[in-house]
Amino acid sequence: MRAHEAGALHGDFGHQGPSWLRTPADVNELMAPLWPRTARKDDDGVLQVGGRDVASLAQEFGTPAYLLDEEDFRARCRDFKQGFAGADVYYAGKAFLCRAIVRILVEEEMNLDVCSGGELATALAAGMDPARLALHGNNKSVRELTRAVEAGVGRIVVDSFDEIERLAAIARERGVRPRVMIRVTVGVEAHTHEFIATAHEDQKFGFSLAGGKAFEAARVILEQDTLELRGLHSHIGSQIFDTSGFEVSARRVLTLQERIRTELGAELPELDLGGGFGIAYTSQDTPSPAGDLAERMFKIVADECRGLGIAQPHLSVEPGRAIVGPSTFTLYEVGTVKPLDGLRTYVSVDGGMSDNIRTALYDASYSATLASRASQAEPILARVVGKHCEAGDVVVKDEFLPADVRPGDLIAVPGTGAYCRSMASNYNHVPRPPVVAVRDGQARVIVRRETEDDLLALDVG
Ligand SMILES: Cc1ncc(COP(=O)(O)O)c(C=O)c1O
Ligand SMILES: N[C@@H](CCCC[NH3+])C(=O)O
Repeated sequence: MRAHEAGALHGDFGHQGPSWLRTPADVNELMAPLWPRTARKDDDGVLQVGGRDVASLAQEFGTPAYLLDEEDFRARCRDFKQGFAGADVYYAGKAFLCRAIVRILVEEEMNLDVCSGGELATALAAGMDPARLALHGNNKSVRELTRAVEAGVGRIVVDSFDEIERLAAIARERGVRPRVMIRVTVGVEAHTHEFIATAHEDQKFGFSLAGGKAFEAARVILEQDTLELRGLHSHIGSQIFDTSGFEVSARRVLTLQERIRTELGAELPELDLGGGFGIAYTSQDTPSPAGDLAERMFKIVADECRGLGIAQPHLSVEPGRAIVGPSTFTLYEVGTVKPLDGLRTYVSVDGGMSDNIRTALYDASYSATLASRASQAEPILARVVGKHCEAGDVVVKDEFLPADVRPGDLIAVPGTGAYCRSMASNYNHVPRPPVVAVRDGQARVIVRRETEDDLLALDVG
C-alpha cells in the first residue's frame, strides 16, 4: 500500500503540503499527535478506530457522529496521573462530560472539576465520590452552592466576595465547614486566543492579585469560622504550549501565599495551577507529553517555594482538552462539492458549527481526512463547511483533499473531543450528534443523537 492510496490521515494547508503523498511510515508517524491512539487506515484507505472501521460505524450510528477512542481517553488519564504522581489531577468536565465518562474517571481514580449544577448532577448521578470534586464558576447560584455543600464536594473554588458571603451563610446554616480555594487573577497574558485567556486583569474570573483583592479574599475567608481555606488557584487560559505562563503564574500566586502566611498567619496546604495544556489540531501544534509538563511544573513550584522560604503546597492541575481532545474525531458525510474557480473547493458536510463552534468562535484550525476510501486523485485546496444558514459555518478552514472527493464520502476531523459536543447547539434545529465510544471492536453510544422529537418536546406549542 502506498501512502496516497491509504489517503491522508493528516494534512494541513500551508505547512508541509498534502500528507497523503508521503510514505506510509510518514503518515503513521504524523498520525500520533492528532489522532487517537488506535486510529489507523486499512489497505483500502478506510479509517479504523478501536478495532472498528468508520464505514460500518457510520452505517450503524449515522453521521455526523463523535467517535471516542476509549482506550485513548483512558491512556491520557493515566499519562496525567503518572506524570503528575504526587499531585492531584482533576479532569475538567467542561471539555466533555457524560455519565459514561464519569464512570471511566472513577475507574481511573481521577478527580473531577465541575463548573455548573448540571455538571455536578452528572458527576453525582454516575457515582463520583463528592470528595474528589472541585466546583468552579464565577456566578454559582445559591442552589448550586447548597447542593455542593450538602453533597460534601471536596473543594469549592470561590470567585467573588458575594460568593464568599453566600457560601459562608449556607455552611453556617448547616453547621458544616466546606473547603475552599481562592481563584486568583494573576495578570498573565497567556499566549492563546483572547477569548480563552483567563488571567489578564480585564475579565470576569477571579480575584485580582495586583489590585490586592485576592489577599483581601483570603483575609475575609480566614475570618469566617465556617469556611476552611485550603489554598490558591490560578488558571491562565486554554490551548497553551509554553510553560513560561505557568511559571509567572506560580511565582505570583506563591508570593501571595507567602504574604498570607506572614501577614495573616495562615499556612495554605494546597495550590492549583489549573489546566490549559495545548493539543495538536494540525501538524503545526507541538504539545508536550504530560510527564514533561509535570516535571517542569514541579520544578517551577519547588524553585519558587525555595526562593520564598515557604513549604511546598500539595499541587493539583485541571486538564480537560489534553485528556479528551485527541481521543475523539468527528465523522461526517459529504453532501455537496462546489469548486470555486481560482479560489478553493467547498466541501459541505452534514454537520457544522452546531457540532463544532470552535472554528467560528476562536478561528481555530482543524484538519481533515477522506476516511472511507483511498484515492489516487491530485490534491485540491478544500474548505470543509457545514450545512447551517451562516457563511461563517466552517469546520476546517484549509485542507488538501483528493480532487475526486464526492457526495457520500466520509470525512473525519480529528481533535474534536474537547469543547465540541460540550459546546454544541441545535442552531437551525439541527439535532446534536451522538458520542459513540469504541474499544476492542465494540462500539456503544454514550450520548445518544438528539432527534427532531427532542427539539419539538422543548417547544411547548
Ligand atoms: C478553571 C479551569 N480549569 C480547567 C480548565 C480546563 O482547561 P483545558 O481544557 O484547556 O485544560 C478550564 C478551562 O479553560 C478552567 O476554566
Ligand atoms: N471552550 C474553550 C476553552 C475555554 C474553556 C474553559 N475555560 C475552547 O474551546 O477552547
